[in-house]
Amino acid sequence: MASMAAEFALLSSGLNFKKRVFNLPTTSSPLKLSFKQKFNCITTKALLQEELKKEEDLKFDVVKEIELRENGFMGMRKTKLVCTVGPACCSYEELEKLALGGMNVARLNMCHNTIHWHQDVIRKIKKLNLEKGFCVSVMIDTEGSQINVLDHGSPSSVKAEEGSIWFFTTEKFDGCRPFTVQANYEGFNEGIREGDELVVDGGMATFEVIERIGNDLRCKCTDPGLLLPRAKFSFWRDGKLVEKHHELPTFSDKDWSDIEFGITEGVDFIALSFVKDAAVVKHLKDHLLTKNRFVKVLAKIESLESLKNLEEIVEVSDGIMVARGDLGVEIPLEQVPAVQEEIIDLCRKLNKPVIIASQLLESMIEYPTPTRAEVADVSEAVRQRADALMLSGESAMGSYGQKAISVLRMTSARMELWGREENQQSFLPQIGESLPDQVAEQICSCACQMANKLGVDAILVYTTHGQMASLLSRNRPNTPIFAFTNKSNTRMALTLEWGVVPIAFDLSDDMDANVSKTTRLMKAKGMMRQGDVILVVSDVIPKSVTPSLYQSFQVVVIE
Ligand SMILES: Nc1ncnc2c1ncn2[C@@H]1O[C@H](COP(=O)(O)OP(=O)(O)O)[C@@H](O)[C@H]1O
Ligand SMILES: C=C(OP(=O)(O)O)C(=O)O
Ligand SMILES: [K+]
Ligand SMILES: [Mg+2]
Repeated sequence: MASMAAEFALLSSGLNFKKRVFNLPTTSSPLKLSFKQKFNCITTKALLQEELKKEEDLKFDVVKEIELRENGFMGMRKTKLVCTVGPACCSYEELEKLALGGMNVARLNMCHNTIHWHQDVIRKIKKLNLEKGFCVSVMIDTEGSQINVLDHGSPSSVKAEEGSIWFFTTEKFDGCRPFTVQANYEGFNEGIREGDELVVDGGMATFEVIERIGNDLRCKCTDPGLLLPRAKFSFWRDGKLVEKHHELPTFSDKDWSDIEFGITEGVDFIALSFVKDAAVVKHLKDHLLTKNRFVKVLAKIESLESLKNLEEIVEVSDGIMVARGDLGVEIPLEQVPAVQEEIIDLCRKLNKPVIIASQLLESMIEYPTPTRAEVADVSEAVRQRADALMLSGESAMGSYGQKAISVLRMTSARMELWGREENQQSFLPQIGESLPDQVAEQICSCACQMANKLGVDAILVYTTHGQMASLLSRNRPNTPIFAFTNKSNTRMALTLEWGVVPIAFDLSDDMDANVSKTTRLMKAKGMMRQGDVILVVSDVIPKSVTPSLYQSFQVVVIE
């Protein structure tokens, strides 16, 4: 972990361009002396020996603990990292390296490999959490249905030359038929006319439909390129997508059996591929409810239809993935960056975590350094304040997975540093008032504003279901948000939320006791020092008060 400290040293001492230099509030700020007079503060008592013995009461993420000890509160990364697990990183040792590198969520793409392979990975991650003190949550990503190549006569890629004539068919055949591509969906050519364009993988190659014959299409290659295994098709007419996704089911039989598997294995998130509308998300959430399972449902935005129903989908989902791979097949590529920003802003407004996925560091599947353009893309996602960044093939099958995660870590840390300057100058896009629980919403935005203005060291939130932690995160404050919760599903769900450090803690009804105990334990572990100023928020309901009375915040100086 020495490399993390080195990274931060580089970051804070490094090439700060004049316009971008931001003076971080230091712990010796004169403001802090006046806190006690200005606010009704609670001061913590001396450390009690018997509480030191109960250190295990406070289940901290080992990576965050090291990061805090080495880099201080301001050096803690806020943007969360999701890694797709594949053959390149599925051993216990490789998974441990990714966890140490900062993986917050492990993603399993159910399109690939066997159920036994997935089960083995999930169990290894749970074992790592238990044995080594990590806090890595598990996401399964459903296969979903889409129109793609089943077979094109080669295990790798096939080149389509300009002017060549190809058959796209659903007929099953053995052996190799030259210039023939087998599609996976019987109705793939329904509604398709002569003159329509068949686009492969969002522009890898393009064909013109010259004839429709039964279940087949005869096409001429107009823009040469590669046909990869499982390449995706889309059809275009007069510059517009011919929508075919509504014909395909969101849940196949395999998806339902994968979902049952995920529930049984105790995964934390289910990412739903090719979501069309709010109803399909609701359907899965109701199913989980009847089973009494607290699994979070993430909707993947990767079709034109999902964009049309974006707001209703975000409203019912527990989080969103901007699945740029397939989205780039369904909308013109140049529109993807603007759509990404729109989705991030909407998610922040409606308080749902959002992941930016696909091709972030694509070249690192093969090479040990990213392209400048890839680093710029990652920086932009961080600047837009996405909750999380995702690696796909870079970690699943590439040779440089650990390097890729360190590029994400370094790039986010740099952009977050500059983001704090923007916060200070109120550049962060305003989110307005949009949530049903206005009291909680107001408390959290005021708390974050105050934390930024006064330069407090950390925000501590005591939360049962994670609501206040999530609302604080929505404001993207300068300081990390330490979220203490007694529910393990809340802790795991918070792994995806920007700036939140989830900590397992046996919450009591007595808020003063919660604050004094957690700060004493953090101090005993060397994670907090005398003179640190923290802002405390809670949504724990003491038995004796009505809900509106418990929601408040206070400022505490550590003694
Ligand atoms: N569980 C797995 N087993 C084998 N290969 C995998 C697995 N997960 C991912 N991969 C490989 O990593 C690539 C990138 O992953 P991802 O983007 O999730 O899938 P896809 O390319 O199918 O959209 C896949 O194309 C596949 O080659
Ligand atoms: C993340 C995506 O989904 P998948 O990898 O399952 O195609 C995507 O399309 O960007
Ligand atoms: K998938
Ligand atoms: Mg996809």
